[in-house]
Amino acid sequence: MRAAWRVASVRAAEEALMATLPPGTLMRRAATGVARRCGELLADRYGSGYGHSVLLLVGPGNNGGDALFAGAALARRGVTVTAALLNPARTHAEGLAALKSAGGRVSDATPSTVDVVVDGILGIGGRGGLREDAAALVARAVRACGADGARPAVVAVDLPSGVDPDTGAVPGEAVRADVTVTFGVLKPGLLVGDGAVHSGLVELVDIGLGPWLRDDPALRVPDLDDVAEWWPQPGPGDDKYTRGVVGVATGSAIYPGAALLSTGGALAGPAGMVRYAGAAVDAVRFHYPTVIPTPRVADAGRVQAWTCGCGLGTDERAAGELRAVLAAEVPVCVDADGLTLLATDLSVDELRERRAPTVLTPHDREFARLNEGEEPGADRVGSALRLAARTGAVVLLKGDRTIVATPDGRAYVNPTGTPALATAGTGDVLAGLLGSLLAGGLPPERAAVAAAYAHGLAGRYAAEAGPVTASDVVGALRPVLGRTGMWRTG
Ligand SMILES: NC(=O)C1=CN([C@@H]2O[C@H](COP(=O)(O)OP(=O)(O)OC[C@H]3O[C@@H](n4cnc5c(N)ncnc54)[C@H](O)[C@@H]3O)[C@@H](O)[C@H]2O)[C@@H](O)CC1
Repeated sequence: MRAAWRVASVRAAEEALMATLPPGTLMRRAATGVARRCGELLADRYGSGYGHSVLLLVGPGNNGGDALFAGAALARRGVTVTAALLNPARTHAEGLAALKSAGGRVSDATPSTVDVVVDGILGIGGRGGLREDAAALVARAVRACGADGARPAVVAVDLPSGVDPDTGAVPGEAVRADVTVTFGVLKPGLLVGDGAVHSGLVELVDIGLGPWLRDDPALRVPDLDDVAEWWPQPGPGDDKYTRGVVGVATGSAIYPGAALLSTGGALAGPAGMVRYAGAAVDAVRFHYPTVIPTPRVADAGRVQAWTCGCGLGTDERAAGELRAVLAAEVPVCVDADGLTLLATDLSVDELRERRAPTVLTPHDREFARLNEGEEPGADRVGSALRLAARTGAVVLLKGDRTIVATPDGRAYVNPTGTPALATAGTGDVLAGLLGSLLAGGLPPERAAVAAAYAHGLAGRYAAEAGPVTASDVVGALRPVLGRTGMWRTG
């Protein structure tokens, strides 16, 4: 599991580490990482960097210092390095001296060719978007061309300038990097929201910070090993009941498809049996002969977890079914219309009184309904954490980078999402799968993280064959679980 820390934690760790090292050591380590990456980009493009052109965009702080030292290292290897200084009076003096003595030059004019742009305008000390002069400089730089006529690669130093390091918010103009070389630890802003989109490929350079981090991470990023380790596997003594039974209370006369998709998601999960309760009994019986269908939650029999809400409708009947599900003392995943009902007919605060865990799976508009009309905004992690704390539920906030937040303050970002999943019904599949993981015994936080992870991979797998429908995602789940080793019972 990778993790990201906020600026305050990074600064404290840097300070503690720097006290043990000769001055300038960290900056040299950071700059070496940037220079190495730029050298690789030039070598990939031209075979070598010799004689090719790197333009440094240099801001007023240590981020600019990193860029200048990286430029000095490149210049020593024969790269033509030019530095554009945004604030000459506040430029990192030692960095500038190093660049000049290595043969680099300073100029306001954009060189005739630019193969790599190094963004050293702002790092973790930056606040707000790029100011006008900086935005204009970036625009000129990225319009330049390399010796081969192609656009320059953009390498951000530590963080793309204009991105908020703690939240990923991009309040104004910001650099769009192809690669971000970040130092010591990941920052949340590289992983969530618009910041993730601006960061491109994120590469971490170890500068020795790890042992000096004292706080908990602000954000965790699960990997396949985590999810595979958590995914419940049946043992030799198991039967369909001991593996967990999941109830799916979804769909309506108008939306029978939601019942099928959520049931399809549940069937791909680890539970040993799926019970369906709702208005789409006939459709479910026809498509999934292994599912036990009943029209009402009250008649469904025992389950170890419920998924409720996808396509359920928002009428009296639907509200009654959601109440019946929430009254059961088993984990519940509430999705879609269930979330709308929570905001209108039921009370969000009632969730706090449940004795079993609840997982809420809103997209932004559903989030707003639960949050007095306010969408998550630029700080998606903070918003999800606040809703989780207020409701006592685990919140899975859907998006390109889905976030999972717990009531006691832990947050995860899912790395497997794909825009291909932005299509009708994929959320129903996710909710069904999540319910199955809850029924299989996973704690709600892990069930939410694991469901998002597997669902994202299934979306990517389905997209390899062409445009994706939610039914394709259902079909992709089983092969993806098998191929990746999340399902290991063969
Ligand atoms: N502290 C350390 O030990 C290390 C820091 N390193 C580098 O140092 C960076 C942080 O350096 P700094 O604290 O000097 O901060 P930055 O270089 O990120 O920012 C410099 C200054 O820019 C100004 N500023 C903020 N927002 C602005 C805006 N929107 N427009 C114009 N000016 C703005 C502020 O006065 C700020 O202090 C890191 O991101 C990293 O690149 C690395 O060298 C590794 C070691």
